[in-house]
Amino acid sequence: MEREKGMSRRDFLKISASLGAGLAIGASGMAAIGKAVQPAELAIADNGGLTTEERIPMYGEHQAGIVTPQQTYMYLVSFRITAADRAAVIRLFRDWTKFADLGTAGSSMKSGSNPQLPPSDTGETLDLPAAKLTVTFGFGSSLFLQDGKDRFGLASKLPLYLQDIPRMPRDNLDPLMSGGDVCIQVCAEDQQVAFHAARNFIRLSTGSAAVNWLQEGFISGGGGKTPRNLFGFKDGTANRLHDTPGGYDSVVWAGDGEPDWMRGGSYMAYRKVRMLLEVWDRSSLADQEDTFGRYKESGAAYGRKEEFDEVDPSQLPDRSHVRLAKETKQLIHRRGYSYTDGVDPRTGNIDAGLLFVSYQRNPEEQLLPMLKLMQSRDALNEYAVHVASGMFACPGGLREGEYIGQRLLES
Ligand SMILES: C=CC1=C(C)c2cc3[nH]c(cc4nc(cc5[nH]c(cc1n2)c(C)c5CCC(=O)O)C(CCC(=O)O)=C4C)c(C)c3C=C
Ligand SMILES: [Fe+2]
Repeated sequence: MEREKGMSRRDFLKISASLGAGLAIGASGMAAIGKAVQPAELAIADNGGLTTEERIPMYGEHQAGIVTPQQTYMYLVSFRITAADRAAVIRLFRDWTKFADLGTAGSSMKSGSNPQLPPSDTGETLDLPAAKLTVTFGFGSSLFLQDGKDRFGLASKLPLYLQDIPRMPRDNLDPLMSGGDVCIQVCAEDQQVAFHAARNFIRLSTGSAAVNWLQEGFISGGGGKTPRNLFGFKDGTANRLHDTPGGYDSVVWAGDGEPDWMRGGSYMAYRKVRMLLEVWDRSSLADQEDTFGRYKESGAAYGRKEEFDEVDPSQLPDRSHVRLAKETKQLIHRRGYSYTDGVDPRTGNIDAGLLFVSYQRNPEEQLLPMLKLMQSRDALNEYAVHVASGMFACPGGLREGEYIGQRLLES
């Protein structure tokens, strides 16, 4: 399939204006996706000061959005596939890929010419840039096997470590907000761009999939600083430990023994962790810092001066979060976002916390022992409750012209 170029959203508006009227978007469904033209000279001549850095390439050895520096906004959307057969799944994945291709390039679907039909694109990003949009697809174990039965003939291609995260001692999970056949992580520097993508993935799934749940996240930071979570602590510091190509190979990218489609992929673990802000806010600074074994302001580990100074676990409280993580001697790549779900009307407490997302090549070895240890001993447990969970296998990166999951569905 040759990649057909869309037009930049700014160009789209410009052309619409020069025609004296907004272009009527009419073709329904995905027939019109990818048929837009790219007026290259316009895209270059008037880019509103944007640079190519605002686009993150969707194609490559790995999917974008995994080791990509974290954008400010994230949506996680989980779907259950309702399509009857593999051909319908393929159509859906093709449509999603085409949409992701256009969105990450800062382009729009071509307008249709039939005003009697719904517009092809919902339109809220027509004058917005790509804003570093990334789209990362992951597959849950239920896409392969449901109630022990092969689904879509994929059972033999189940990746080595794909399973739901086993029940943990302190879990308080909502099954309706957990798991799913497919999870799409959408991230961008502009919330409307991110939401637009999430919304259109839902729209395009009509008839082939249904949404299970959607989560919205945000982080602080920028300027290369580690973002702070809602407890006010720098969160993500230790990612620096594996921030090299070799480090990502040993921590993030799935490899040996995996089915071909998983090569260059990764496992996404998800935990929605409610953080008890009112309890935390009443605790002393000393208790807060003892909880992590790091100083709040600088982010340095106990006994150290700077955020990135090497941690000496023996200087950290026994039950501190970082000390427990170090005990497992494992590394994971964390890409968490804060969330707020308003206020619990029964208690008046703020409903907020962390959408913990981590990527690893082998969750059984790297993540589960850590999670078990933390759930049984972590000082953080006094202030946090795990309320939702998920594990998804994210395929390797796409070549241009390929659709997501093609090597899984067609090999
Ligand atoms: C099982 C995995 C983890 C869960 C779940 C988790 C929840 C969680 N974490 C914080 C805040 C911080 N975590 C920090 C470090 C850290 N956390 C994990 C794993 C889980 N966290 C690891 C592997 C590490 C790195 C440890 C290391 O090697 O140094 C930190 C310290 C700064 C940092 O490195 O990011 C903070 C702060 C919260 C609030 C939370 C759930 C609500
Ligand atoms: Fe943590």
